[in-house]
Amino acid sequence: MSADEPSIFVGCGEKEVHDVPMSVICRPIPSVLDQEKVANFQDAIQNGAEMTPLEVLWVEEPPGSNYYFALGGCHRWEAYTRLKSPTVPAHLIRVPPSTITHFLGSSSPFFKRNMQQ
Ligand SMILES: Nc1ncnc2c1ncn2[C@@H]1O[C@H](COP(=O)(O)OP(=O)(O)OP(=O)(O)O)[C@@H](O)[C@H]1O
Repeated sequence: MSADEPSIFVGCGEKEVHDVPMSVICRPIPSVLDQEKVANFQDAIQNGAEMTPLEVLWVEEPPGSNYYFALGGCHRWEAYTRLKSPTVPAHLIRVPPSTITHFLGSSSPFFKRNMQQ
């Protein structure tokens, strides 16, 4: 996604930035990386830049069980990973399980449930 391209989640109402533990975020789509871009992001983060928050999709299903997915932001993710950051700044966007299934198809952990509905 380029900076000029608005996210499909723009307008979902999430304004707050959370420091989300990287260990709880699932990244189901393999990253294709431009190494120079990752290095530039690492430099920016180390120099204190306020990076654009990642968009993290948050599914609470069944109630009390929380799942967090990051589908994009692979360069920022890799930069924070290489810097061994325990957390990443993110907007949490609450979505139903069917949104994850929409993106991941049969790889979605909610696929079977969504197919039964
Ligand atoms: N030095 C910086 N300081 C703050 N924000 C930055 C800086 N450089 C880039 N950004 C922002 O970080 C985001 C990077 O998005 P970009 O699409 O380029 O990479 P990504 O989302 O991490 O990876 P990808 O889109 O490939 O999955 C953009 O919103 C951009 O405006």
